[in-house]
This record gives sequence, C-alpha cells and structure tokens, in this order.
Amino acid sequence: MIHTYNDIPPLDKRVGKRVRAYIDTLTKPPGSLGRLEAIAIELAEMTGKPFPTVTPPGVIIFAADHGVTEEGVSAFPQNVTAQMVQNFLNGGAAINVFSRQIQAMFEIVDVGVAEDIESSELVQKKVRYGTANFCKQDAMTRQEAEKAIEIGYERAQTMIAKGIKCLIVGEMGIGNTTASSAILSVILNQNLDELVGIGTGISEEGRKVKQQVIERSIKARQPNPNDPLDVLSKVGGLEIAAMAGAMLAAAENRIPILVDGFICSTAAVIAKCIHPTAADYMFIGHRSVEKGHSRAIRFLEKEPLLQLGLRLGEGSGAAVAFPILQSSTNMLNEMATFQSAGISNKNEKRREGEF
Ligand SMILES: Cc1cc2ncn([C@H]3O[C@H](COP(=O)(O)O)[C@@H](O)[C@H]3O)c2cc1C
Ligand SMILES: O=C(O)c1cccnc1
Repeated sequence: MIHTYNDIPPLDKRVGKRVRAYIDTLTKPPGSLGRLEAIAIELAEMTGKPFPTVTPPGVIIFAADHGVTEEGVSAFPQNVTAQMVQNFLNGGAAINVFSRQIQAMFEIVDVGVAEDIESSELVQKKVRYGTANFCKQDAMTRQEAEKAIEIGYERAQTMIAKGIKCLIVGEMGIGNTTASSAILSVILNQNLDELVGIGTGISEEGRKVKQQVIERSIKARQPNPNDPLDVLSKVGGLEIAAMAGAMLAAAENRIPILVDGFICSTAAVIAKCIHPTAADYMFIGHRSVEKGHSRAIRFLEKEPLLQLGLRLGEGSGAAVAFPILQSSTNMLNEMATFQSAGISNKNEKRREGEF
C-alpha cells in the first residue's frame, strides 16, 4: 500500500479571511495589487499561516525514458534523455539557470532512464530501463507505477524535511508528451486532436502519426479512466508517476506546488485523480504552447500565472513564475499598514462613517 493516500488537509479558509482583511490595511488602494493579493490569500490558506513564505523553493527533476519513442513520435532520439541528465548535472540546462536564479534546492532523480548514468550527484532510483512501447504492450506494471509514485513522494518528503517552502517538479523524458496526451485523453475523455501537440517540434505530418500511435495504443490497452494507476501503467511514464507522487507529498505537508507545463500538468491531473484535495495546493506557473495544456488546466480549475510562449518542460516555466509567489508573500510580510505608516485612509473613514 502506498503512503500517498494519506489525508491531505483542507485549505484553512479562516486564516484566508484574516489575511484578506489584513491586506486591506496595507498602504495601497484596496485591490490594487490584483492577483498578487489573491495569491497571498491562497498561500495563507494552503500553509495555514497568516504570513506565509515560499523560500527556499525546491526543484526536483524526474528523468525517465519512453519505449513509445520507437514509433517516431518525437523530433529527438531517446538517448537525448540521458544526455540532458548529464547536462542537468553539469548545470547547463534551462532549469539549472532558473533554479540558480531563484536559489532553489535542486535535485535530479533517475526513475527510469534507459541507460546507466554514473554520478554521485544523481539520485539513482531507476524502476526500470524505460517504459515498454505502449503501442505493443503495457508501458509498465501496476507495481512499477506505484513504485515510481512512491519514489516521487519520498524525494519530496526528504526535501520538505530539509526546509523547502514551495515545490517545483520538473521532468526530462523524450517521448513524454505522447504519454501525457494519452493519459489526458483517457482521463478527460477528450478527442485526441485537441490534446496532441508538436512536443519537441515535430511536423504537422508527424503530429498526425503521433496521434494515430496514441489512438492505436488506447484501443489496444483499454486503460480504465477511473483508475489513475491503471492509466499510468498502461500508457503513462515513470517520471509522470513520480511527479504525481511528489505533488501528493507536498499537499499532505501543506507545501504549495508550482506546476510547470503540459507534462507536469498531466502529473497534476493524476495527483488530483488520486486525491482531489491535492489540487487545492497547486498554482500553474504558465500556459504552455503545447496543444492540450489548456484542457489539463481546465480540469485542474486553475488560471496560469504567465503566458510566455514556453514549450520546454523541465520545470522551467514554474521556476520563471516563482518570483510572482515571492512578490505576494513579500507584500504581506513587508508592506506597511496605513496605521503604521501614519497615512490617512479615506476608505477606513468611510467605513467607520457607515457603521
Ligand atoms: C534538448 C532537449 C531538452 C529538453 N528539455 C525538456 N525537453 C522536453 O521535451 C521532451 C518532450 O517532448 P517529446 O514528447 O516531443 O519528446 C521532454 O523531455 C521534455 O522535458 C527537452 C527536449 C530536448 C530535445
Ligand atoms: O509544456 C511542456 O511541459 C512541454 C512542451 C513541449 C515539450 N516538452 C514539454
């Protein structure tokens, strides 16, 4: 039995109300910091704290390979996954740059890369050497999917114990937009045409092939839409499972989750299916260009923080959005109130006059 079915506490709406009232005492016209005010309230409700903080953030990248790459669904070959893991270890990838920028705790986990990568810096948690080609057989067993969720859960728990106050999960896995589209199509019961995008940059012709591959796979595998573990094991990916597990751990610990793009949002959809309350702890960092992301966002009932035309993954868009959360908490923690600054507050007077 995996730990991830533990209770996730409900949002603390009472502290949210207190923070709402407090924000109106800060030296600015009421509501003038717009969404930053709403985010501050949400962070207070998530953490249960009237003065929440999101620093330091933690970034965990899960890497794994996908057997379905055999079908020519990506613009890049499978071995780019391992090469990019090496790049992460060397500090040269986009997510390294943005993680440094936000001073994040940082970790890379091999949950299923198709080759061995020797490095003491890499967290070695390989469940298997890539998934099977789900066009021909189940991607993995149910036990393997559970194990990958457990690994994600455990890695997040470990980082939370070290003191992170916001979790960003990222991924690397050539072929994983194919697995993500397949998962979403089953769970959201959506037409594949709405969910299959260009990933790393395939042609329109390639996109059609990708769609047909997914269509054939779903027909052959028959994943049960009401059973997220069945969906993961039949057409999913090890890094997607691990990301979902990490999100569940964060939600259990009242740690806000900053979700990245299409693949990360697919993991968020899985986490929500496993435990609906998990979604209460999520922000969506940005709206990815990848076709289908908007559908996932709609299922999560969220509004992304940014729209920058990104389509990378790795957790990059979430890391770029992180300073927005930081601005919200800094507003709450550092701004003067009308009273402390000795500024007359017409609003306050009017309200006093009313009562
Ligand atoms: C150099 C490189 C770096 C990346 N970093 C993230 N991805 C992204 O692209 C992959 C998904 O796209 P598809 O399904 O089309 O293969 C994932 O690894 C994702 O993280 C990358 C892809 C490449 C090529
Ligand atoms: O939005 C994403 O996460 C994404 C999009 C394309 C390729 N890789 C990742």
